[in-house]
Amino acid sequence: MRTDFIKMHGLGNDFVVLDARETALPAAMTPIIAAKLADRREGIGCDQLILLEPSDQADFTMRIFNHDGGEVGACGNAARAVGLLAGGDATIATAGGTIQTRANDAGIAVDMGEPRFDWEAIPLAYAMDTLSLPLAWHGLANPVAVNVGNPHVVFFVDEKDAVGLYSIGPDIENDPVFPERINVNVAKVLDRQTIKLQVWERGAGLTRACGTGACATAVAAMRRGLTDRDVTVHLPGGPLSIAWSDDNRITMTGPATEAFRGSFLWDDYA
Ligand SMILES: N[C@@H](CCC[C@H](N)C(=O)O)C(=O)O
Repeated sequence: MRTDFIKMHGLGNDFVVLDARETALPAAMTPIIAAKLADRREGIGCDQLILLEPSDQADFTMRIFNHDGGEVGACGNAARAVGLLAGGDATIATAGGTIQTRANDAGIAVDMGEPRFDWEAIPLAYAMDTLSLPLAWHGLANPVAVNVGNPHVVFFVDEKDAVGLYSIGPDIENDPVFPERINVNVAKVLDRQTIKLQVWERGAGLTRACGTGACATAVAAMRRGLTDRDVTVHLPGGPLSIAWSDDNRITMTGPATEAFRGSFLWDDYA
């Protein structure tokens, strides 16, 4: 049976979107099928597979599968992409919480909800000060830990280009101190309104951009007193605006792009 897909991206972080809001998939999505579809040589190829399903509480549900097939709670760039697909304004249920999108002149703005800082909420393996974890890997030390629907650590460095995330990222992502693994952000604060960021994503590796990474990094910088509460985060794929309001909500604003549409034979992957 042929199944339609939409290829989208947010700042080069790319997605295969399957829309099962009106017509269910031929069978349940599994991590094995998701990883096969995400494979760039044998499948369609993407950083994350996004599955849209009906919801009782929101306009629809967005399920997120990483490149390795693991299902996760949040994806900021996919939220903008799916918001665009839904016409701009949408309330979307995710495993990490309900988020809202609205279209504006800068693209799509997403209310990403409230960040969490308790060590149990990250989660960490044991109690630690999440504003400065007493840990180090290969010269990267004392990150901030934040959960924005998914778990992140944020390292602030003087020169981000000197950090080889391709080799260090997997060690940090898979350290047992992070029972659900972790997304790894390496940031350089340029001034009180500007941050440069590189992200090693859990289950996907280095990506051109990570929306939740930008949110986590901005909030971490604000908690440390390094920036104002409205910043631009520059990723390899381009910039995102992140604001953290006095009532504790994060808003992320940036572009989203539909690349092309196609279809595949479900039986080739199931
Ligand atoms: N690319 C995403 C994040 C996707 C999920 C992440 N890798 C995780 O495992 O939590 C984004 O734009 O936020």
